[in-house]
Amino acid sequence: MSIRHKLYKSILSRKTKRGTTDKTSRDNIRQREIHDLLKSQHDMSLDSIKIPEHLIHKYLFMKNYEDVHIDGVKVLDVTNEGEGLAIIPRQRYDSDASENDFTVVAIPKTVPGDIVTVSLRRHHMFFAEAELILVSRKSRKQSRRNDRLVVCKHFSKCSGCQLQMLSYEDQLQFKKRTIEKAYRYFFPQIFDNLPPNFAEVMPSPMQFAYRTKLTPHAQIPKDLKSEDLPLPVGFLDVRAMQPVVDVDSCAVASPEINMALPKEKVRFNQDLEGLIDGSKKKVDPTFVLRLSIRIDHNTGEFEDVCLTKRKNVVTEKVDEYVFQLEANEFFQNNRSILPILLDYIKCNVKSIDYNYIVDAYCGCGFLGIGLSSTLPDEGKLFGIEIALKAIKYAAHNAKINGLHIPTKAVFVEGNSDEMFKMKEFAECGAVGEEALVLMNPSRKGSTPAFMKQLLEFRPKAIVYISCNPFTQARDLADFEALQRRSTTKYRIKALTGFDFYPQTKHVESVAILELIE
Ligand SMILES: C[S@@+](CC[C@H](N)C(=O)[O-])C[C@H]1O[C@@H](n2cnc3c(N)ncnc32)[C@H](O)[C@@H]1O
Repeated sequence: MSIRHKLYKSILSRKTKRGTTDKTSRDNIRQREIHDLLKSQHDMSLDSIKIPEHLIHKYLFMKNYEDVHIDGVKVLDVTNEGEGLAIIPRQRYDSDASENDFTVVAIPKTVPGDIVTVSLRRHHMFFAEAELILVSRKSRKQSRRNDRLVVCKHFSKCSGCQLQMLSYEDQLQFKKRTIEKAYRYFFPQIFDNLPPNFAEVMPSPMQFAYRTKLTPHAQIPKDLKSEDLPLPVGFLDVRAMQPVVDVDSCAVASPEINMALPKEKVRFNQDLEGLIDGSKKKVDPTFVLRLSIRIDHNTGEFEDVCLTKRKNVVTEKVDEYVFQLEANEFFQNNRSILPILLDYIKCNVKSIDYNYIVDAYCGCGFLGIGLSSTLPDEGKLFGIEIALKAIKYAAHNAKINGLHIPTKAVFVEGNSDEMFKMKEFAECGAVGEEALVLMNPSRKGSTPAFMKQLLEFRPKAIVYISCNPFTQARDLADFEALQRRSTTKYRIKALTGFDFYPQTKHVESVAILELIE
């Protein structure tokens, strides 16, 4: 099967890594967003925007068609991915279309109210990608766009940030709407009994220069030649199938990382030169730049430095706690907001008595250790994490923060789904009526198996911290459904966003649940 045919098939079936049955996949969420748009604007059916196969085929590869520019396109809505959505009468570019045919276009870097000129790109079953060519001046009154706020020269092409053209207040509103949307799609019952200040988003103290980790990358051609060097190094282009955007500084990364980036790009291209000259040394297309603190043990002063080797040991400090991990391991990337997150959790669980903190999906122990001061003297922390390296560092971090292993803390490598049945868990003595459970899974969220065992465990409170409000809402809906068949009941005491990643579409969502029966 040719590449063209494979790509065409995949666009038709919209298969994702996790399969089409995953209702929280990006494709399925976009489909719902398009559905919302149709209902709100035109009362159109999906049929009127279904894209005929000849157009999908035509727009598969740029070389197959002439650049079609369409002007006067009004952006009507915005997806949680930060792409504006508009509806174009299809007759404007397809002579086979009837007046009842429309195309929904997704246009990165646009916001509702913008009137734009776009260039059409790949077509999918129910929408087409479009590139922003120009924002017309006329739109500025209706739209929240303010291009003077854009500080990064790569913003129009780089896929790293989506929201630089919005004021910070508007960015927080965008993120609030994302959380609301996630719950409307996957846990609508929450709206019957909303916690106070539902989905309000805590601002980040730093809105630029906050990132402590950057992973720029390059596309290394199979038949690399010296004429290709230096290769562009940076981040994906918002337009599909374009080379990476060559970036020499990033507005959201820390100054130390930006100082190190140009040198690292030179080093990377020299390694590639070596590859062409016959060196056997493997060259990784992605490299890591990681902020770390260096402590002067004589004076107690510390400074930020940028580490560039994957195995370098990074030191992070949050409140009075110190954390160490290898440079390519996970740690929350915006230091400035982490003390606020910890304070927020402490404040919300202070009325609850617990002797155990159970930290599921614990990484290198940030949350459990960061909250360990809330444990009584006889209290204990239990953490579980699937990545061996991270869990080793979690145990190390417990020790360097004065938590004796195993009397004060236990960290176990394993799948959180198995945690409640583990002998290490039983041996640590944690019982639900004395426990606070923290859960912080990756974007794909938790599992029905974990949520079921969590309910049976009956902890006094649960703090669910998520970088994907859609999977969080799905998991909490599962949890709610389980409670309907049980005598155990929780109430959602608070659900708040945290802006871990200003200028981007991302939002962290923190749910606090309290046992009531
Ligand atoms: C978002 S990170 C959170 C890490 C940590 N809580 C922190 O704040 O640094 C999610 C972590 O869950 C781990 N993980 C993913 N699936 C897991 C599973 N089934 N069981 C245990 N840990 C898992 C990942 O390796 C990753 O370290």
